[in-house]
Amino acid sequence: MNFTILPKIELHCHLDGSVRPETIIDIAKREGISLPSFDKEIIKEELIAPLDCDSLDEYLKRFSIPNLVMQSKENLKRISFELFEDAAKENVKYMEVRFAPLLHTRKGLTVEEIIQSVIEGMREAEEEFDIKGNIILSCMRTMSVESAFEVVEKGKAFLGKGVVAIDLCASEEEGFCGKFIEPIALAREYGYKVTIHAGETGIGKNVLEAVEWLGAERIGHGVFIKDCEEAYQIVKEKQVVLELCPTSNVQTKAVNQFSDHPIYDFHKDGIKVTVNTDNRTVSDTTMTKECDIVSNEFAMSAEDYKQIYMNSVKASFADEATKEKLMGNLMDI
Ligand SMILES: O=c1[nH]cnc2c1ncn2[C@H]1C[C@H](O)[C@@H](CO)O1
Ligand SMILES: [Zn+2]
Repeated sequence: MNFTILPKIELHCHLDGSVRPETIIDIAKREGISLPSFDKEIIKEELIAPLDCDSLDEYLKRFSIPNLVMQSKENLKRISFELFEDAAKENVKYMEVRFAPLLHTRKGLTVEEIIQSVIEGMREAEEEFDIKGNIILSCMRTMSVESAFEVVEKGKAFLGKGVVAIDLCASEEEGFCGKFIEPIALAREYGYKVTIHAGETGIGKNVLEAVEWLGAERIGHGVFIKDCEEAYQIVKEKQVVLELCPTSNVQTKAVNQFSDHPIYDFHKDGIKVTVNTDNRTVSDTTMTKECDIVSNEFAMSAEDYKQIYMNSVKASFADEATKEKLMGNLMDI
């Protein structure tokens, strides 16, 4: 299968992990922001987590440089536009982009200005390219419960206007879901959909709790349900969708190598899997590359890919008209 030309859907992509290195250098030069280097190859080395990276916490260190240049309305809009442009150019037809608004307030932007800027970039790209998008607001698990309430409250006005869901991200500790029950319940009450990063660092039980306590309809990664029978069963029975990201999963050591990835076993056992990049820059990847990896490692057939494409459409937080249009692309696979 030639994945460059095949239609693709991406449900799990972080804005700050997907900034073009050229854009970081360009903004930093114009705004006098200091960087370790202005040489693209050197900056790429700082941004890209190697495949032999040790852990999620090591991987997360790569996000400090991009966030230096994501502190103004213009820059956020540009970075959002460019991400949708990059995806459209490899035939991603629909993409949900997530980011943590509270990481972009360092130079005085309000949460509302931050969200609005990212939506504007997405809308401009939708006008120019054959792609549709939606935004997921991430709350940092490393921040307070109050900060999660703040994101939920301030993002509410954008529901139905580009924002569709809430997420919890960053370093993963055992039992983190318990701390965030209230803000996530409030988000559900307001009409946010819920996807939660869980089961990425060895703790399958976090997936069970994300589903039972937080009402997660989708799970970011969820690799470690493989070692937790209760989590595995609830994901399978409730058809909770896993947003898997093969390269990122090797980098964070959710798996040691691609051939150890459980994606294909999950798929064959009736679990709803999807393929995603997580972070195009930090993971040095694209949707085409991620699909190629799954295809090469596990001899994925066209029928398998059709099923995965359908899983992504059905699990997306898009409106019904968009979903119907995306289903129409199945004929091209
Ligand atoms: O794979 C991930 N797991 C947990 N947190 C992540 C992952 N990729 C990115 N993040 C964090 C770092 C970013 O600064 C934040 C918001 O996009 O989300
Ligand atoms: Zn992620």
